[in-house]
Amino acid sequence: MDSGYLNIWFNQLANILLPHLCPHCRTFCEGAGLCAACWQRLEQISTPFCSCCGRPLPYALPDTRCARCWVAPPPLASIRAACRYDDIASTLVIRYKHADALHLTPLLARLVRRFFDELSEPNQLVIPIPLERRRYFRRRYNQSAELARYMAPDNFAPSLLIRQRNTPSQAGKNRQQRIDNVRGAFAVPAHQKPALANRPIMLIDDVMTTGATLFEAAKTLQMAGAGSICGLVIARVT
Ligand SMILES: O=P(O)(O)OC[C@H]1O[C@H](OP(=O)(O)OP(=O)(O)O)[C@H](O)[C@@H]1O
Ligand SMILES: NC(=O)CC[C@H](N)C(=O)O
Repeated sequence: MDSGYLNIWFNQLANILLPHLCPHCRTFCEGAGLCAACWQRLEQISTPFCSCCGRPLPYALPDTRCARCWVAPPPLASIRAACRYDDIASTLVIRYKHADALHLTPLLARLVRRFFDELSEPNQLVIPIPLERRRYFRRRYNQSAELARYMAPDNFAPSLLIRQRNTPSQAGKNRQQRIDNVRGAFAVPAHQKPALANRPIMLIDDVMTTGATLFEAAKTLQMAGAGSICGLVIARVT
């Protein structure tokens, strides 16, 4: 029998024996993504949003930057988030990050794809926000790196930025505490500096809340001689 037919039979059998569950509400559903009801409820970000930080705006502005970016422009040329960090996005991110749910990579890639394409440019390096060594050892993977590798297998450059000290979780901290928490957390190894000289960079992280993590990483890359820097996250707190 043709191996194509065998594959189809095998997949149909697998679907009967191990039906797919929606990663958010855990009901049975078709395909590998969210169920139709959760897709509909997921708050994907679309225009109008700040052209600088990607924050959704209640209405389109003549200057497309939000007030915060206008007053204090971030060190990244543009940041985009696929969704608001609502209950569905947070379930996806938390499972992806803390429950070994790497099978969600194609679904999350599908969510960020439109903004990934918008931010992509020639010669660009795609760098995930690094995970501290001991956390990496415990978790065994960096979810931001898994997404970045999937999106850009040819430009994926995870070793250009390292986390040189462990930082307590950002959770439960206010804006200033988050900025202080990540100050000096990142570094570009000296032998990697030539590799990023003047190269455009896309930083990838799972979530943006205040932007402290992305901003600190971007400043570190800038100091090391990188070209323009943009950021892409799955979800942002709005
Ligand atoms: O935009 P910010 O205000 O900087 O917050 C976003 C950051 O916070 C989280 O990491 P955190 O260091 O808290 O790791 P954890 O969730 O694993 O503890 C998240 O993965 C982002 O990197
Ligand atoms: N301190 C850290 O290494 C945290 C990094 C990252 N935000 C995470 O996935 O947990």
